Amino acid sequence: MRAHLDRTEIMMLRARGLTKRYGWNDSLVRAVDEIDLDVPAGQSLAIMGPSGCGKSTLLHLLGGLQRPTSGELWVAGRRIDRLGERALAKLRRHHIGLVFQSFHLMDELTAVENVELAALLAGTSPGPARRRALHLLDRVGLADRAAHLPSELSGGQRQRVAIARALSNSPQVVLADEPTGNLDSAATLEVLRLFEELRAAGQTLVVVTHDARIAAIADRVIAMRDGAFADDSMLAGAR
Ligand SMILES: Nc1ncnc2c1ncn2[C@@H]1O[C@H](COP(=O)(O)OP(=O)(O)OP(=O)(O)O)[C@@H](O)[C@H]1O
Repeated sequence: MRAHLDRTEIMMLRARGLTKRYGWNDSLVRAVDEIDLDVPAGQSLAIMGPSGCGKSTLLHLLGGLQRPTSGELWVAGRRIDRLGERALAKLRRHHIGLVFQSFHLMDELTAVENVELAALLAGTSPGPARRRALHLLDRVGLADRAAHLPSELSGGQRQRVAIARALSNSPQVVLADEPTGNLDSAATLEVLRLFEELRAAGQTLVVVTHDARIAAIADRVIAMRDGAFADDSMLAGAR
């Protein structure tokens, strides 16, 4: 038996026939329609496509935020498509880092408190949680903003806090839904640089984006249309 597995042999995400439908009869929407997907450990994947094609729904399924109507889904080798709410919450808390377009920070908590909260909820004790949060804020270039409230930070800084929070439990996969959708050009570049660093560090990453600059740093780009994959190209090509 081989002592080491090549990291690309481990499928961090695997979906078969993954489907999410809303409504029924005339109002039936096939938001995600029989998708097959394999994301190896360490791969960064960008998902692009027109508004309403199902990108966010797919990301929510991959992150255990929504349950599929049918199909099979594995995260890090564990089947999750039939898990109950509690098990899904646990999976999200320990194994998945989520980044949203509108940051989803707690307004009344400082930057460091926002970041450490994720670790505290996952059972880390306060001292180590605080140290890890400060380390992550440093990593995203915000060591000097730890005591600031979200309202005292720029959009780009808020998103960097949200990325630090997403990393706080060393997730197996980071899922980001339009992470630069609310940011101006300079802030987009800050976030872009961070994703580039995460990619280089071997973090498995799935980003839903309309921004070609984000897609350009991904290992792989998938175009979605009407709930299905329209095209799966190695756009970033040379990687
Ligand atoms: N809760 C819901 N109930 C009914 N239909 C829904 C619901 N959520 C999403 N949809 C529909 O599912 C389809 C996919 O939506 P989704 O938000 O995944 O698209 P998207 O590609 O992320 O769009 P955008 O780029 O505008 O965010 C759309 O037609 C949408 O109207």
